[in-house]
Amino acid sequence: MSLVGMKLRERMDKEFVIFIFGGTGDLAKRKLFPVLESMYKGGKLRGLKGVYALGRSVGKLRDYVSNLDRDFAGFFHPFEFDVTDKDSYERLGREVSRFPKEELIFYLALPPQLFETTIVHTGSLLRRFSNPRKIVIEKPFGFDLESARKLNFQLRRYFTEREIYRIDHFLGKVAIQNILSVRFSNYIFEGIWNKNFIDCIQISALEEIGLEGRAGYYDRVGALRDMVQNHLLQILSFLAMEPPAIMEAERVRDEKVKVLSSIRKFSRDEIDRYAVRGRYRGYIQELGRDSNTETYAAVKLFIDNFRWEGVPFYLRTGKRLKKKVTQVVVLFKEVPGNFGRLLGCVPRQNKLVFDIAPSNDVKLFFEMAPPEGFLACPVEREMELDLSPDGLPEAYETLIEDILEGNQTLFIREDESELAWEIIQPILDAWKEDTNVPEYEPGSWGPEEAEVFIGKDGRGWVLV
Ligand SMILES: NC(=O)C1=CN([C@@H]2O[C@H](COP(=O)(O)OP(=O)(O)OC[C@H]3O[C@@H](n4cnc5c(N)ncnc54)[C@H](OP(=O)(O)O)[C@@H]3O)[C@@H](O)[C@H]2O)C=CC1
Ligand SMILES: O=C1O[C@H](COP(=O)(O)O)[C@@H](O)[C@H](O)[C@H]1O
Repeated sequence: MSLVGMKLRERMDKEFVIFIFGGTGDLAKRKLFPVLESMYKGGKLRGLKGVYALGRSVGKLRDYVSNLDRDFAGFFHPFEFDVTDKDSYERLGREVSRFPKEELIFYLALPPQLFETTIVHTGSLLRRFSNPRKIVIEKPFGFDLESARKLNFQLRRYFTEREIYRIDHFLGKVAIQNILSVRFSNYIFEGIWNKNFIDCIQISALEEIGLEGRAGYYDRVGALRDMVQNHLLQILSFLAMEPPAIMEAERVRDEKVKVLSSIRKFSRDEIDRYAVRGRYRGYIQELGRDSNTETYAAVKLFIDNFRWEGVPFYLRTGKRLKKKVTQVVVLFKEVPGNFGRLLGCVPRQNKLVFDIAPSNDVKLFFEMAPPEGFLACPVEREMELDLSPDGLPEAYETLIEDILEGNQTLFIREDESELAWEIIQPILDAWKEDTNVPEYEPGSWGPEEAEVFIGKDGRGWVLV
């Protein structure tokens, strides 16, 4: 039997129970439960003993439960629960004692301000039990650097790092994992993957949707915390890290940590050169109250190491934009003696593109001779390679499988979680003080200020 087959068997036979705090919320209903149900139906959860959906308003789940697969519904338990209430944990303790040996998985799909109290209460409850346990914490991991440090402090009191899974669902996306496969399996790319050949890298996660009933969460958080601090910095780490010497979770995470710790720090008064924000017109009316929250954020980061010195990484994200596009564009420098330029034509940069949404592919754009021959202006041609014609697994399925297997490669380690906050903290501080948030039209590509921001570097945003 292959290593993968053995692991699968081991995992399928291990008995476990999942407790989802926030089991009445959007993430649980839209992603976590459907993934668990489909894994169960696919025979991937043989050791499942129960899925508990914890929340104050479990009545809301009645219709949901009635539509579940009949067998899976037998394992599904809505459980009325308030994470701030001691009695709730007493009742939870009685439920936990029904599972004397099973692995206990606690999944915090809660607003970040409730993480700390939930960790502390759950951690102390678990002192009464000797079951193997894991704790999964959604992003954003805290609210700022200080709260992330506090969360890590509390986690360390009750759990070992091997039991902690700080989740970032972007890392479950195969189209993002593919960045590492392309870089580290192909000399043709790795040989030119540095400051000598790359002009800049742009990472865009642009969304058409707005608040979608998540105003309570989103307005406290904003675009920088919701997307840049976690998803976009994780993509950046994959793009910039060195290959691990061995394929082990700790070695991969060590390399990501080296990238994050090499990102140039900027002071509060330099923020305008490194970051820009915006808010779509109509946000305040939709929210029904005043707010300084940004729904668009763009930042420019430099990685001060041997490979990347001087290469800007532009990261941007926003809501209510023209359409949903998640894409990485690697723009290469102009070749010396560029034929196009010698011929008086305007040369285009070579581009390597990782499409993450809505499509999952890799594209390479380069210049070729037109039918008239090499003395005419070169034309830009595109090679496109689909990642999988049959579709890809849902990101949460990949990550839940990893949690069950105990594979932490795609989860954020303690040091990584704090480094990512250190990078954006000065921006958060500066934006908190300055309440002037530029507006942009819904359906546009973001605020004019973001064009000016990148334009000052003699560049523009690229989407292909
Ligand atoms: N939604 C998404 O697409 C994604 C979400 N995430 C992350 O998942 C987490 C949850 O997000 P989302 O599901 O959207 O948020 P929601 O606002 O939809 O859900 C919040 C959940 O928290 C529960 N809750 C709030 N207060 C309490 C309390 N005192 N006691 C018990 N439960 C409580 C609510 O249950 P009730 O009111 O019934 O008590 C509800 O189940 C966030 O960290 C978010 O960043 C990450 C990726 C994508
Ligand atoms: O974590 C989040 O991600 C989604 C975007 O994720 P995707 O997989 O649909 O691209 C974003 O809409 C949400 O605001 C954020 O919390």
